[in-house]
Amino acid sequence: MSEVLTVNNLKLYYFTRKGVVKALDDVSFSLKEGETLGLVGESGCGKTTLGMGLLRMPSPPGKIVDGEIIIDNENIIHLKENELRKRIRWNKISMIFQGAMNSLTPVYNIKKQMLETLLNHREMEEEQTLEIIKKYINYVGLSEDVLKRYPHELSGGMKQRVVIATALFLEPKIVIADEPTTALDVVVQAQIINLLKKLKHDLNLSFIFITHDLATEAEVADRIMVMYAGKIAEIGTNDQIYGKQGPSHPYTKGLLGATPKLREKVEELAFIPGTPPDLLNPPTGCRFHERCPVAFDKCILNEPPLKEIEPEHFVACWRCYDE
Ligand SMILES: Nc1ncnc2c1ncn2[C@@H]1O[C@H](COP(=O)(O)OP(=O)(O)OP(=O)(O)O)[C@@H](O)[C@H]1O
Repeated sequence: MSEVLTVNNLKLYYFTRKGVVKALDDVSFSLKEGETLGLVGESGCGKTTLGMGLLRMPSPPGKIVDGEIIIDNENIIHLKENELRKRIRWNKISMIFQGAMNSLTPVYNIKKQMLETLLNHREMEEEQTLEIIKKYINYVGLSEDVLKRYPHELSGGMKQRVVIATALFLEPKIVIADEPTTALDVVVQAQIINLLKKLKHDLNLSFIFITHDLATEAEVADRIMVMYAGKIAEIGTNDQIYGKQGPSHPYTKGLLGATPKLREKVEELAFIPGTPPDLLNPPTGCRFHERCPVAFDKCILNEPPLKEIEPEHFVACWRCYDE
């Protein structure tokens, strides 16, 4: 499988009044054509920052300070805003934003909201644009009648389908879905996941699927990328992370241990002691060492590199390789 996206040593910092928040620090990975890469990690580890960074839309006061984002063999890191808007965002890479279904403008009907996004990113006649909108509204399982309605007249699942159609109608090959099912009940969650799977297959999309929910990730992702405090802790195939052998990084093991299982009753759920570090002043060495049950001296002093320990399986942990 060829790579549709390659990220090299990406650094994105928030320059706040309190200091510099190192939200992404030397992040490197790739996304293959037609795969779903699941992105997991505790709140605040940098998942949304990564998604927004890949679109070159860091939320203020964020700035990309270093690295490469290569899409279709083109490094987009220095492209001008105008070019990004006309050629890259929504055209090659788009995002289903976290909570977007609740941010639809209440005073616009669905047709007007969708038209605005489309015309903002591509010069087209309104009639032609409307045809595209109708095609994608049908793709996501809604009837054209929805276009006349206002957001408050739609259910959560319908609004999320509108958001998904909006992310897709300029035919990007890469879609970042940031917690696309979080605010929905379990039945609607399943419908949305099935829809995303179908779209991925029919349109040959590559997804980065961000979620807190490891069970959802196990269901949708081909590979899993685990982030901790602005860095990648582990990347592996679904089987390497969720299979019999289990993950290698102590943080991933902790995350899986802390996930409730539907059919197993336990006295007390395992948990990872402590809280994630403050990214204004991250710990030296491995950023996880203060909470790690197997940390030793080296982890406090030296940062572990992300290394391939078996084909497709990358880990940043001194316990996982000999050095
Ligand atoms: N606009 C901002 N200004 C300053 N700091 C920010 C901003 N946005 C995010 N951060 C900080 O960057 C770090 C990463 O945040 P981010 O929202 O990317 O995490 P996340 O993993 O997506 O969290 P969640 O799962 O809660 O959505 C956190 O320390 C957060 O406080």
